[in-house]
Parts: sequence; C-alpha cells; structure tokens
Amino acid sequence: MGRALGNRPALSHAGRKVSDTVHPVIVAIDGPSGTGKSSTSRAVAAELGLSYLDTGAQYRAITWWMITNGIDVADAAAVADAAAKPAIVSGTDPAHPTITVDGVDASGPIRTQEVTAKVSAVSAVPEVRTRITGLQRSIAAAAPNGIVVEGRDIGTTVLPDADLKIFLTASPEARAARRAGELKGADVSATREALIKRDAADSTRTASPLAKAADAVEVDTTELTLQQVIECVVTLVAEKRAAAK
Ligand SMILES: Nc1ncnc2c1ncn2[C@@H]1O[C@H](COP(=O)(O)OP(=O)(O)O)[C@@H](O)[C@H]1O
Ligand SMILES: Nc1ccn([C@H]2C[C@H](O)[C@@H](COP(=O)(O)OP(=O)(O)O)O2)c(=O)n1
Repeated sequence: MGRALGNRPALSHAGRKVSDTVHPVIVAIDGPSGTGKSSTSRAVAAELGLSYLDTGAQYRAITWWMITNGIDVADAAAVADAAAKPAIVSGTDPAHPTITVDGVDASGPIRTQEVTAKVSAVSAVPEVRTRITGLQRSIAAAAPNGIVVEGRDIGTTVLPDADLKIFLTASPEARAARRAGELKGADVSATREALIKRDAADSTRTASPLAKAADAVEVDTTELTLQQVIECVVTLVAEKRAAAK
C-alpha cells in the first residue's frame, strides 16, 4: 500500500525545510499510450496546485539526443555509454511544462515520428532508466506541494511509496482513434498497429516494464470523457487526503 499522507516525512529542497504540517501528495499515473495520462495528469495537477512531470518526455528527450549525436539506438552498449551525457531539464508547471536538452528547447523535436519509433529501444537500456529514474525522484522530492508523475513504471519502480497510484487503460481502438486525431491525416489502423507494437516493447522489456502496481486503482477510460477521468482522479486524491487527516 502507498504510504499514508499523514506519515510523509518533511521534505527538504533547495535548502528549505517544508513544514511537516504540509503534506505533499505524490500521485503516480501509469498506463499504455493514448489512455489519457498526460491530459489527465496536467489537468489534475493544475486543479490541485501540484507540480506535473511527463516522464515519457524525458525518455523522448534522451532518444532525441542519441539520434542527433549519431548514436545507433539499436546498439544498447553505445546507448548505455552515452546515457549520462545529455543534460535533461524538465519544467514542472502543469500550465506550461517544458523540457530542454543541453539547454535547447526539445519540446517540438521529441514528438517526431522518428523519436516515437526509437524511444522504446532507448528506454529499455538499464543505464538510461537508472539515469532518468534518478532525475524523476529528485524532481518529485523537490515539489513543494506534491506532484503528479505520469509514465509506465512510476507506481512500480520510480515512486513505489506514492500516495495514490492510478493505472489508466482503454481499448486499442479508442487509443488509436485519439492518437490519430492528434496526428492530422494519420491512418487509424496504422496508428493502432504502431501503438500496439510500442506497448508490447514497453511491457516486455526486462528493465522496469510498463506494469500496473498491485496497489494501483485501474480506470478504464474507453467510455469516459477526459473530464470524467479528471474528476475521478481528483476525487481519489481528495479521499486519500481526507483519510490521512
Ligand atoms: N477520456 C478521453 N476521451 C477522449 N479523448 C481523450 C481522453 N483522454 C485523453 N484523450 C485525448 O487522447 C489523446 C491522447 O491523450 P494523452 O493524454 O496524450 O494520452 P497518453 O499520455 O496516455 O499517451 C489526446 O488528444 C487527448 O486529448
Ligand atoms: N516512465 C516511462 C515513461 C515512458 N517510457 C518510454 C516508453 C514510451 O513508449 C516512451 C514515450 O512515452 P510517452 O509517454 O511520451 O508516450 P505516448 O506517445 O504519450 O504514449 O517512453 C518509459 O519507458 N517509462
């Protein structure tokens, strides 16, 4: 079970001690592609005054760096050797999340088809995961009011003591339709195949695969509107906070 909010020790960051009367809430949201993790997490964080971290953007950023630096992403040893090199910085304001690599804004380049096609290979390399997991834990520990962190292994590996863990699911058809809707003119069945292939790679890798934590609440978003999913998560956070009082 996640640690009760009332038991959370005071966190210190940037030389500042956060009072233990303030209980930063840590929310982990995991699930496959297109289930609504990013949209839900940003909206929940904004509504509750929490920070927000898109961990997929970090894996995309390191993948983009590998591509632009001529590293063969199929060569796991080469990727491992380079894993510590790029400086990846995430801005955690849900109203304006940012990501830079070596000081360069990477928010556009990390969304290309090439990065999407290569990110699973890079994120399967253990040295990459160790590096990025370390960044994620530091960011979560420094969030003054708490944070919503979304990804694939947040509840299982990155933040196993999160106060609330959500695992979002949706049918492949719904997820493909949502993704194709974002990529103007994309073919839904090709999008569906690409998405299923990436989910399979992310779920079957040895290092910290996509998985539902035993204590996560599963929410099937297939028939829900985004607003309903947001309300569901906000309610679950409120219940956790009330139980911790
Ligand atoms: N419950 C929902 N119903 C319909 N569309 C949704 C829902 N949740 C998210 N979307 C849309 O689906 C797309 C993918 O959502 P996103 O949050 O990026 O998913 P993920 O982060 O899990 O890949 C976005 O365009 C988003 O607006
Ligand atoms: N915690 C995480 C988050 C993402 N990843 C990897 C696996 C995913 O296919 C890629 C991209 O994640 P992202 O959340 O941007 O993917 P979507 O296209 O939004 O579904 O990163 C991961 O291995 N662990």
